[in-house]
Formats: sequence, structure tokens, C-alpha cells
Amino acid sequence: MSENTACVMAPLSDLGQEQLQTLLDLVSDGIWDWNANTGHVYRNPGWYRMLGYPSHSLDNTVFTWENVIHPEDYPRVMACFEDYLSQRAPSYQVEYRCRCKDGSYLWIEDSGHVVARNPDGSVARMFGAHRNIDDRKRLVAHLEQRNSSLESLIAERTRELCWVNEQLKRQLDENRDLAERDSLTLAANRYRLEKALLQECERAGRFRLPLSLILMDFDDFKPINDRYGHARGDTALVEVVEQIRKCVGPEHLLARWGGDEFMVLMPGSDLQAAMAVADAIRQQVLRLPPIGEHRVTLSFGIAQWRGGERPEQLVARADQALYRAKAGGKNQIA
Ligand SMILES: Nc1nc2c(ncn2[C@@H]2O[C@H](COP(=O)(O)OP(=O)(O)OP(=O)(O)O)[C@@H](O)[C@H]2O)c(=O)[nH]1
Repeated sequence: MSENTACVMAPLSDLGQEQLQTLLDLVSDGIWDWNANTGHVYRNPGWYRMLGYPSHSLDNTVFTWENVIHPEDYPRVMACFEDYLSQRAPSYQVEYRCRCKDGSYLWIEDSGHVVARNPDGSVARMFGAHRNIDDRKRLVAHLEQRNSSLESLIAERTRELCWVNEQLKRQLDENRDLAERDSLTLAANRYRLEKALLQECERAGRFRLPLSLILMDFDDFKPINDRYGHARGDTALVEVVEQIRKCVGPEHLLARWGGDEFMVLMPGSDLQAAMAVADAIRQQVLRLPPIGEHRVTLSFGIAQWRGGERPEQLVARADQALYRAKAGGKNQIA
């Protein structure tokens, strides 16, 4: 083994004071060596370089360290330091900001070890190192900020989407409602009635509940149109529907069957109850002021659903009853 190789492989403890000094000068991290008994703190050139101070330009005391700690970090740093010195914590390692010569702050990681204690257990000497972690800290802060702005962007977009969704749902409900209403009288239209008829016939069969149907037709509506015009006829249809509404409950479905014909579908009602409602409608309509010399009246055909009957059979029987009411002189219930 050459002399050179032996020199390279010499353990650190073999280094002389001068060699150790050279080594400490080269280290880029900030090395500190605190003699707690004298209060002297040695800081290597790397420590000064890191913070932008000329080497050994500050006092070799702990105050130099305390003075560079960011005031917001100071209590946390001191608490960690105290915990370690009093052996409440097994190690000392803490991240905080140090003030540089130009007034800016640099994030560092400070770690230290007690290397000697006095006989009474108090600290005699402690070594430590300051490592520059500023780039990492700033990157993490930047990423955190981006993350939180992304999160708030997502939250904002989610709120917007929820709003759009609600609007669409409202629009859909509105469209569905419009699609099932007669545009003139706003009573349910034939499409809706046919769906309800099918459903209610099935339901009546399933639960053995009564179900009745009132079919109504304007008496002599054609002459109203012919004498007073189609617009007046339209108004008469709307007025009659308003009167019918006063006599039916929320469980009944009032619908325009077509032209001047209307129906009231009455789940849970028997023939007698349907008769009573029809008569109430008949009388209510009579209250309308006449159109010229023409008194507005309706004729009624009533049918109660029979077990197993299809909707069109029920409607056909109501229609036959209506025919009888017309034939019997109109403004009648059959
Ligand atoms: N103004 C108006 N008239 C309508 C509307 N739909 C149908 N009609 C008219 O309603 C009339 C229905 O006449 P019919 O039911 O055949 O006969 P009617 O004159 O009522 O006589 P009866 O039913 O026998 O009492 C026709 O003149 C249709 O043109 C509508 O939306 N508006």
C-alpha cells in the first residue's frame, strides 16, 4: 500500500486541526459547534455562505442563531430545541426559515446532537448542521398552492355543473308537464289521460278499488262557434274547465279528451260518488253567464270500471251513457 493510499484511507479522527478546518471550510452545509459551558459557537464558512454573510462576520454566540430565525418560526424551533436538551425528545431536527444578509428568508433543516454532557446531566457540547432545503420547500409550497387552486377550480366547476343540471332537470320537468297538458285549457291532454286510464285500471284490479269515469261534452257548441266566433268558443272552453276544476279533488284527473269533450278520471270513487261530482259540475257550469242568448250546459256519461275491463271498454261505456244523456235532452247525467 502506497503512502498516498494510506493517507486517503485515514479515519477522520486521525485528521489534524488544520485538515479538519479545511474539511469544514469545504462543506457546503452550515456546520455549528456549540460549547454550552462557554457559550461559544463555531460556525463554518458554509453556514455564512448559505445565508450570504462574509465568513465569520457575526458573533460566535447563540444570539447570532436566534437573531436569524424567522419570528414566526422562533417559538416552534425553541420548543424543539428545549425538548431535546432536556431529553424529552430523542433527537433534534427542525425545519425553519433563516434571515439572509439581504433580508430574504431561506428554508433550512437544522439537526444536532449532544456530544458531551456535564456531570449534572446538562449539555456541555453539541454539534449540528444546517441544510439548505429552500428549493424543496418552495416546490412543495408551489405544488400545494396549485393543488388547492385545482381543488377550488374543481369545486367551482362542480357547483356550475350542479346548477346546470338543476336547470336541465327543471326544464325537463317543465317540458314533460307541457307535453302532458292541453295548451288551451291547461287540463291534462289525451296522451296523459290514456296513460292514467291504463295505470288506474290496473291499479283498481290489483287493489280491488272502485274507479269511475265521467265523460262530458258541451251541448250545442257548434252554434256558439258559428254565431260568436271560434275565439269566443275557445274562451268558453277555458271558462268551463275553470268551473269543472272547482268540483274535482286533487286525486281526480281532469283531461281534455278532444274537441269539446272532457273527462274526469276518479280513482277510488264509485258510480254514486261520480254522479255527485258530475252533478256538482253541471250546476257549477250553469252559473256561467250566457253567451248571448246561449246558456252553456254540458251532458255527462258516467261509467264505473268493471273487473277485468280494458280502458277503451270503460271509455266506450261512458260514451254510450253520454249518448243517452244527449238523446234525453242534454244538460243531463246518464
Ligand atoms: N272554438 C273551438 N271550437 C272547437 C274546438 N275543438 C272543437 N271545436 C268545435 O266544437 C264543435 C263540436 O261540435 P259537436 O260536438 O259535433 O256538436 P255540438 O254542436 O256540440 O252538439 P252536441 O254535441 O250534439 O250537443 C265543432 O264545431 C268543433 O269545430 C276548439 O278547440 N275551439
